[in-house]
Amino acid sequence: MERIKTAIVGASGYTGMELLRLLLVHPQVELVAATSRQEAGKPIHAVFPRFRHAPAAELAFIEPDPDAIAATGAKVAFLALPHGVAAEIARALLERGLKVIDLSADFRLRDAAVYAEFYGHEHPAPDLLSQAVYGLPEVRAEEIAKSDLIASPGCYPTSIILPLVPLLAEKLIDPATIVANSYSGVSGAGRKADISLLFVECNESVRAYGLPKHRHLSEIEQELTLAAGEQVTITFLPHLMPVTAGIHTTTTAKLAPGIDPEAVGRSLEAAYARSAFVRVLGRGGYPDTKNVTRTNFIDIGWQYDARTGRVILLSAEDNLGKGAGGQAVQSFNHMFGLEETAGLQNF
Ligand SMILES: NC(=O)C1=CN([C@@H]2O[C@H](COP(=O)(O)OP(=O)(O)OC[C@H]3O[C@@H](n4cnc5c(N)ncnc54)[C@H](OP(=O)(O)O)[C@@H]3O)[C@@H](O)[C@H]2O)C=CC1
Ligand SMILES: CC(=O)N[C@@H](CCC(=O)OP(=O)(O)O)C(=O)O
Repeated sequence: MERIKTAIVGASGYTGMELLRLLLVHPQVELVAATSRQEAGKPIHAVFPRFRHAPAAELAFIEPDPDAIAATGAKVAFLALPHGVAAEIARALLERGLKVIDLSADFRLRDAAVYAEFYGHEHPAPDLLSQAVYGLPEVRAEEIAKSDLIASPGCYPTSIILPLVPLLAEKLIDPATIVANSYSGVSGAGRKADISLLFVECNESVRAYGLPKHRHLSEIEQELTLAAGEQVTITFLPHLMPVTAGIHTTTTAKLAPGIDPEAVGRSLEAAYARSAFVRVLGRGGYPDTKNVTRTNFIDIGWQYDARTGRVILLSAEDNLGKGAGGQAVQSFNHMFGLEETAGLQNF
């Protein structure tokens, strides 16, 4: 089978680097373009020496010019760009016949007014929103397979939505009582200069941020509302923790009246029994970020607190893996009719 010519736009950032790590060795991919304004002209391995051994890393970064990207023959482009920037480049690449998998938030929301509310500026391409599919393969693999524009979910949302969707769909929990407490590694903030992200500011310290209305609430509530069939509004408490990568989320919600707590376990097991990347650890299981970093797995455990009537859901993933690059490659595999696990079978 001919390999699929693929571009990474914004390949010099952290999610770009993760995409390079996965796509440089993906058996069905030929990387034909990697963009960076700051690194244009340099071979990939000169910017990321970890890829020195990969022959494909001789490829030089190019400017993020849609004509230049299309001229490489790329059939698909992963966009690892800031919000706002991604939408314009997506439009230009779609017009040139490429499929687009966008890792930014630009196409995650169905409603441009909600985007404006949470992102503080008008949506840059509202006319494209209706053709985008929220790229959570465990929830909508069939739609992903048919789409030319994938909005890959945010890192925190993935860790919150996947444990909750089956329970909301089966009405096992009270949607009005959901609280999600998340801890993210510092790479979640991107590869940018910011005093609050310096080693000395983050190391050996944990802090909450973005309260009470972090922008990820918009996509989390959108997806939970769709699963529940009624409006869901949650409390989301993000924290920065001093590790390079990994997200741990603890979500609690009241068990719905008359429900057997064991139904929670049955629901999670049934929802993800055939899932290649969701590992349900069962009642009493404790997910740990060290078991999922550098992989596309999300581990989920659960417990029931009979004193408060609350279900406790625990999840761990890599913010750059299942929370970004790995999940985007999983969608790519669906779009091109490949094995879902192609290029993602590392532990
Ligand atoms: N970090 C994470 O854990 C996650 C991030 N995301 C999302 O993925 C996207 C990328 O994130 P991340 O990799 O962390 O970001 P980084 O800041 O690490 O990288 C951004 C990339 O975009 C390029 N870029 C920046 N501005 C422009 C511009 N105006 N035009 C063209 N290229 C530009 C940069 O290269 P250069 O400046 O050289 O052009 C760089 O390659 C973001 O939208 C982010 O929100 C999603 C899930 C998780
Ligand atoms: C630790 C940290 O700063 N994390 C980022 C989320 C990264 C992510 O998933 O973001 P996108 O929606 O931007 O794609 C934040 O809270 O803004």
